[in-house]
This record gives sequence, C-alpha cells and structure tokens, in this order.
Amino acid sequence: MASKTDGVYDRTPLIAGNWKMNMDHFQAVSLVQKLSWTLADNDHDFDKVQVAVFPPFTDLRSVQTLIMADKLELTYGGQDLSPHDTGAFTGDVSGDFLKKLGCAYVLVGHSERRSVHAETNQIVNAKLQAALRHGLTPILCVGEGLETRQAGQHVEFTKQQLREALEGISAEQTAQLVIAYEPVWAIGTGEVAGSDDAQEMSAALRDEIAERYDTETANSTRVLYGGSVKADNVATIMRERDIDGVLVGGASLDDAEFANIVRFEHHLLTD
Ligand SMILES: O=C[C@H](O)COP(=O)(O)O
Repeated sequence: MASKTDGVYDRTPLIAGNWKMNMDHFQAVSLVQKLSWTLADNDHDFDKVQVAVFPPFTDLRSVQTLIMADKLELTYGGQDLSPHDTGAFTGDVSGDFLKKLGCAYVLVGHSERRSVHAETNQIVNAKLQAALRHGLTPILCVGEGLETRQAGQHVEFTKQQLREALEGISAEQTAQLVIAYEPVWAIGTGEVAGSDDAQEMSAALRDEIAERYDTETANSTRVLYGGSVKADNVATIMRERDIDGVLVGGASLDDAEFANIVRFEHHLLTD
C-alpha cells in the first residue's frame, strides 16, 4: 500500500510558519526572499507541499508586494481577525482587509489569543464564521494545557473546543478548513508531543468531524501539529497517518531551518 514514505499523501501537506510578534516589515521582506531562494534552489514543488507564512499585520502589504512582484508560490495569512466586518472596533482587523491584501489563510483561536486575549470558544466560532464569509481558509487552533493532559482529559477537552468552534459551520466549509492541534505545554518550550500522542489527537479530531458530518468531510479536512517543531523532529511527526502538516512558531523565523522543515520529505524518504 502506498504511504507517506513513498511520497504519497491522503491530503496535500501544509507547512505553516507563524511569526507571532516578530519581524518588522523590513525583516519580513528579507526572510521571505531568503526562504524563497532556498526553496527555489531545491526545486521545491509547491503543489505537492504547500507553504504559508503568517507575518504580523504590519508586514502583510510588504510581503504581498514581494510575492506578487517575484511571482512566488508562497502563500500567507493573518494571525487573527475580527469577528466583525467593519465599524467601531479600535485595533481590530477585518477579514475583508486581509482578503484584499491577498491572504489565503487566517489563524483562528491560537492558544496565545485564547490565553492573552481571553478568547472563548464562542469568540473563536464567530471569527471562524467571519473568515469563511471573506473567503479565507481558517487554520483553527485547538489544544489542551498541561493540567488537562495530566488529568487525562485532553481528548475530550480538545474535541469540545472543536465542537464549539464548529457551531453553525457546514460540512462543506469544514472540509475546506485546516485544524491545528497545538498542545499548549509544547508551545515554545522545546517539549514536543510524542508523535503517537500527536497522531492520537489528530485521529480523535478527525473522528469528531466524521461523527458530526460524515467520513468524506473528515477525510478532506487537514490536521496540522504545532509545538516546538524543528527540522530534526518534523519527519517523525509527518510520518503519522493523520497529520497533514505542521504549524511552526520559533523555527519559522530562521529561513534555513524553516526551509529544512518545508523539505521534510527529504528526511522522510532518506531516514
Ligand atoms: O503557532 C505556532 C505554535 O504556537 C508553535 O510555536 P513553537 O514552534 O515556537 O513551539
């Protein structure tokens, strides 16, 4: 049977780099240039493994201009969006504005938004609806904290986050979205979830979608893993059946390291 180690995937892999609040717009241009040169030198096939970066809002116009001018195949997105389309919401950014800046994706419900900005599952749901309204592909982030994991509640907790986020979202919309499983205890800590733990959770999230809608929808939705992903652990994670990509934080700020993560197939096929 064909498998990932033969270069055959059930869903197109997505390697996403979330820069968080790092890189001003000058640094953003330099990072995107270096990343795209390295990937071009290695004949990266963007149709086979998709690549997206998530710069801060203030960098998006510069990144868009560079990508359009150099006809790069790299895609990009916003790190957050407002649940509203327009109006008196100081400091917020509408999905409409992101779409007009050429964003393909938007992160929704990242654990840092949930913890630092007290975003509830209801807010995450409203943001998901806003993203879909504006033709953006949401990357919906879910994942448990350490205490929840230690109490053995991680599967139910994360499924509940997913259930509440998907309220009012159709099967067709769910098939298009990307889910990122990011255990909070593995983010920026150097702790990586074991690949079997990451697989267990990705499969559980897919099961939840199958139960809520149907198997076809579940088999279309991509599930990423995030949490201390580096070039030297990406192949182990990507080998797992239900993991369709990674959401990378710290390591996406280094062009050579991120390019190496994007080229996970190389490690997968040569290991
Ligand atoms: O969005 C990315 C995740 O929060 C993972 O961050 P990290 O790779 O720095 O652990």
